[in-house]
Order: sequence, then C-alpha cells, then structure tokens
Amino acid sequence: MTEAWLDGVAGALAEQGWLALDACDCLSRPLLEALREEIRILDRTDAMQAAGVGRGADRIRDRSIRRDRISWLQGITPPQTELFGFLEALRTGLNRQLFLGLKRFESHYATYHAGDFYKRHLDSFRGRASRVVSLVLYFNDGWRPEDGGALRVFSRDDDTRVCAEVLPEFGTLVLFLSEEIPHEVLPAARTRYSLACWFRQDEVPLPLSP
Ligand SMILES: O=C(O)CCC(=O)C(=O)O
Ligand SMILES: [Fe+2]
Repeated sequence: MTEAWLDGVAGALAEQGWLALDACDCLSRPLLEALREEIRILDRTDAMQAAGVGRGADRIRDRSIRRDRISWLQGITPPQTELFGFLEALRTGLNRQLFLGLKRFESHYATYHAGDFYKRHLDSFRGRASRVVSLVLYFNDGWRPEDGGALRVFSRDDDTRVCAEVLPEFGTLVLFLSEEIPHEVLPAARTRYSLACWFRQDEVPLPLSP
C-alpha cells in the first residue's frame, strides 16, 4: 500500500464520503482468489448464519430488512492473516491521513442467494463513534446488470438521491463513511459473495453488532 494510493482513498472519503476502486491496486489476485475459495466453502456448510439487524438485546433477524448470511473472520487462516495485514495498514493509514482515531476492525463474509437483499440503511448511528469507515469487497466473476445485487449508494446530503449502483464484480472494493452514506443491496438474481469490514473508534471486544 503506497502513500499515494492512501492519499487518493482518504481524499475521496473526505470529499464525497465514498469511493469504489479496483482491489487489484492494493491486494494480490491470488489473495482475492483464496478468499473467494474460503467463502465458497463456508457457503456449503452451516458456517454462514442468518444476519441480524440492530444491536445488543434489540437484535432481531428481520427478513424484511436483510436476508444475507454471514460468517465472521477470525484472521487465522493464511489468506485471512494476509488480508488482516492489509486492513491493519489501511486502519493506521486512514488515521494518519484523516485523524479518525480508528482503533480496530471487524470483518465478515456475506452470501446473498437469489432473492436476497438488504434494504437502505446506515452502518452506524451518528455520534455513537462505533463503526466509522465501512469497506466491502466482492468476489463474483462476470456479474451483469441483470444479475441484480448492486450496491446502491445514496447521497450523504439527500438520502433519496442515488449516487451510484456498484456491481459486485470480482475485485471491486468500496469504502464509505459508515455514519453518513445510506446504502442498500438490491435483490440478487444469483449467488453474490462479498466481504465487509468496519473500522471502529471504540475498543469493545469484537465481533459486535452495529
Ligand atoms: O454487500 C454490500 O454491497 C453491502 C453490505 C452492507 O451494506 C452491510 O453488510 O452492511
Ligand atoms: Fe451496510
């Protein structure tokens, strides 16, 4: 990860609150392929659990809001160790560039099967200083617009204005400010694999709900 690359990422986050980029600029293709292999294997086992909505005791599995299945990364397997090295460098780099005081990160794989979606939401409530920067990485070859499942990004100033629809194509990486950018996952028409990560300002034990 070069300082010039970090500069670009930090600049876009500060100016527009989000950006999409090619992960091959910062992660190797063999690493991306190894992570994809992990999620494919997890998806064939009971490891992927229905995701919840809300925090703590209010947490519920509301299938009208989100339908994906998730599995938290522990950072222990070789590909996860390498990925965590990158995420840690990104955490300290963003702190250097933007003075965000990010203390740690949490990360999970997510699978959306055909028909699954995640309605418009923020990843963190403003002022909670929990999740500050969100990252999503996609693992799907040959994704076409008619496959659905795009990440719809809304304006930070007007949550009815759509800024972009990002296709979850293999190697696409999205970063955005968790407290500011509303977003949703449109219904997928085929299996959609991704990895999400949140950089947090608090130091409570992880993984946690938002
Ligand atoms: O997979 C995506 O594109 C975004 C997922 C998301 O918004 C979330 O897990 O909070
Ligand atoms: Fe989200």
